[in-house]
Amino acid sequence: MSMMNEIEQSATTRQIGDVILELQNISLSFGGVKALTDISFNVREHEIRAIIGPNGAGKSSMLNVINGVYTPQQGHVSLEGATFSRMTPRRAAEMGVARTFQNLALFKGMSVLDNIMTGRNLRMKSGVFAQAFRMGSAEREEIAHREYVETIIDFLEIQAYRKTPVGRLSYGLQKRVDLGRALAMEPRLLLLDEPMAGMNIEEKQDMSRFILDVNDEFGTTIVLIEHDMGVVMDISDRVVVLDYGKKIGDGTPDEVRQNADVIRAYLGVAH
Ligand SMILES: Nc1ncnc2c1ncn2[C@@H]1O[C@H](COP(=O)(O)OP(=O)(O)OP(=O)(O)O)[C@@H](O)[C@H]1O
Repeated sequence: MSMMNEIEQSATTRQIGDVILELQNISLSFGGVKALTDISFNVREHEIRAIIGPNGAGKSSMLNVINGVYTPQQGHVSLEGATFSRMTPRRAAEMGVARTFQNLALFKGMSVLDNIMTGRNLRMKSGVFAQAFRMGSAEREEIAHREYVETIIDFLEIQAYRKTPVGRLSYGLQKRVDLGRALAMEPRLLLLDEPMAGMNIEEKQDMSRFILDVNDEFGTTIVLIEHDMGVVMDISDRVVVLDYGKKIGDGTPDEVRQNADVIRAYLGVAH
């Protein structure tokens, strides 16, 4: 079976649930620059939701509003029924929101294993002092965390590089380690910032497969932003399209592909 058939089959068997994230009338500006204007959309449990748009459309700003890095001047973010006019990165993390970064935020000199371990920090009960004074329980906790990290390493098929410093890996593999670090948080909602950017076709296909597998096997809800319409359309349940900070389309990949405003926005730029 070809990979695209497998992807389509997997997309149709997925069970989409209730709304877990709702963005209501979000407006964000930086001085005179309106990055987002009155944007509303929602994300349902277990879906893969893409936010696409040309350069400068407001995608990164949107992701930063969702996880509390930016506070919008107007609008609200509701996460699992709780509404916030001000989300903070810490609150988002505690509520199970994890993200990957466009410019990888990994420790290049540290091993793959240790980098993924950093994703467990929030889950570690014993702080530094507890670890120093109660060695027994801290050691047991450390072992449990390492076991979880090993399952992620197996899942992402990076066993061969467990001890390799991340800086020595190819870009595609580094992106996979960054995904592993986010998965180590056991997120309910995973935000992916241009997960395929800078990848070759094969790496893009591998990443698509892993995103679908994360969604299927861990039940994780995924919001991803992409510049490129390509692969994302094959793996997403629904797509929001932004252009110059405004929402110009929202629907299934087929609906979005036929939307005249979307076609116009994408014809105007090189992709
Ligand atoms: N911290 C900031 N300070 C000032 N202006 C900003 C800031 N962040 C974003 N902007 C502006 O807001 C607009 C939207 O930018 P944003 O990075 O969200 O777009 P994007 O769709 O993610 O673009 P790209 O695909 O190039 O990453 C742009 O005009 C950008 O210059």
